[in-house]
Amino acid sequence: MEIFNYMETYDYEQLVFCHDKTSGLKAIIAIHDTTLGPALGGTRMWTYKTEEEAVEDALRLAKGMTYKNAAAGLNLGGGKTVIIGDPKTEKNEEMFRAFGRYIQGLSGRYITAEDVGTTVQDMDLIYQETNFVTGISSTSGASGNPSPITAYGVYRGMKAAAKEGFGTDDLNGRTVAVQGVGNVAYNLCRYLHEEGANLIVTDINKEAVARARDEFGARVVEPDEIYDVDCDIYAPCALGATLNDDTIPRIKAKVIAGAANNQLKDSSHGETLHKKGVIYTPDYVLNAGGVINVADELNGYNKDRAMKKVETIYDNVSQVFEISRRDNIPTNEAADRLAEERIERMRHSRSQFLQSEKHILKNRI
Ligand SMILES: NC(=O)C1=CN([C@@H]2O[C@H](COP(=O)(O)OP(=O)(O)OC[C@H]3O[C@@H](n4cnc5c(N)ncnc54)[C@H](O)[C@@H]3O)[C@@H](O)[C@H]2O)C=CC1
Ligand SMILES: CC(C)CC(=O)C(=O)O
Repeated sequence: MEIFNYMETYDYEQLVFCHDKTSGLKAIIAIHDTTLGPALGGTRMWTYKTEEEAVEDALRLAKGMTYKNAAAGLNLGGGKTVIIGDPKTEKNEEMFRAFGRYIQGLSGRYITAEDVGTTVQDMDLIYQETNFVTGISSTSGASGNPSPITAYGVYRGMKAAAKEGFGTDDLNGRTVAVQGVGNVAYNLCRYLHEEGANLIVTDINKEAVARARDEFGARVVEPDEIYDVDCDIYAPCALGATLNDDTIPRIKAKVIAGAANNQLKDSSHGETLHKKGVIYTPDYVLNAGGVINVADELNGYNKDRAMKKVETIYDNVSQVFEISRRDNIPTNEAADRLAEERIERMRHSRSQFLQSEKHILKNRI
């Protein structure tokens, strides 16, 4: 990968490589755009096959956060970290403390939180070194694990998508196929089960599927089978790029609505789904509940206020469908337009001079 070429094409601001020999930390912080505010996005720990794959993931996820935060109406930019390593066997206290010190070094340009492979305990370790971390548990005004709130937002947005696809947002009796039943999807399945939906689930983790089967009566299928099952709604809740040339022709669902980041392998797959008549719910509009929740921590966490904002996901998703229908464009393009327009409006208004502590005029006073 030609890194600067890639950064120029998609307009990235900064890429930071962090290394700590003692703890084994190898982290990549990607900051995409800070027009709206400091970049907020989680830290993913994963066993990448190559360093290039890790860099690419950090860059793609950071850009997704710019769009997610903008579409959710947050005054935050987009960034993300990946830590290379196995979250089950390679974590240690010093690693997250060392990482916290790197974040502190960015002086607030980047604020982190949980993502796949990291936990509230990891964020608490980071918090020992820096204030620029959210999703912590160790102080009053902390918001803790964002996954259940992400799940609630996905559930609400899925109802808006059902309304678009089936004319009603009632999920009672609908069949939902869920790929990956981890932290977010387990909670999503609970909401769906409570509303009377039938669940088909898969995961590479046998314990995760057993829990969904035992608690929610879910039918369990093998990981590759999930694309072929008969269902009304398909919910990708594992990792990215699972909507691609191989899988889209196999999917029978009328509606796609899931928690995973970067579900489309590339934006052309949004067009493919649009032409196929499938209602694709743009991932970053749907799964913004977690970031909305942790962002509230920056004001001293208030759960009622955070949940009120998470409820807006239903309307945000509906608005995306409205633009898509009105302009006959794929839903992913409609969502991008919504986010980009907000960033551009703010860029314009911020270009006007405002006196502050740091401006040159301060020297004259
Ligand atoms: N945790 C949160 O608050 C948020 C999470 N997301 C995204 O949602 C997705 C899920 O996140 P979490 O639930 O936190 O992660 P998680 O790691 O708890 O769950 C992911 C699950 O997917 C399974 N999985 C991985 N590869 C698979 C495959 N090929 N087939 C079937 N299952 C597979 C894993 O075994 C795991 O159980 C991720 O893409 C994440 O970036 C997005 C916004 C917020
Ligand atoms: C997990 C969230 C708190 C932030 C994030 O990184 C995301 O929404 O993908």
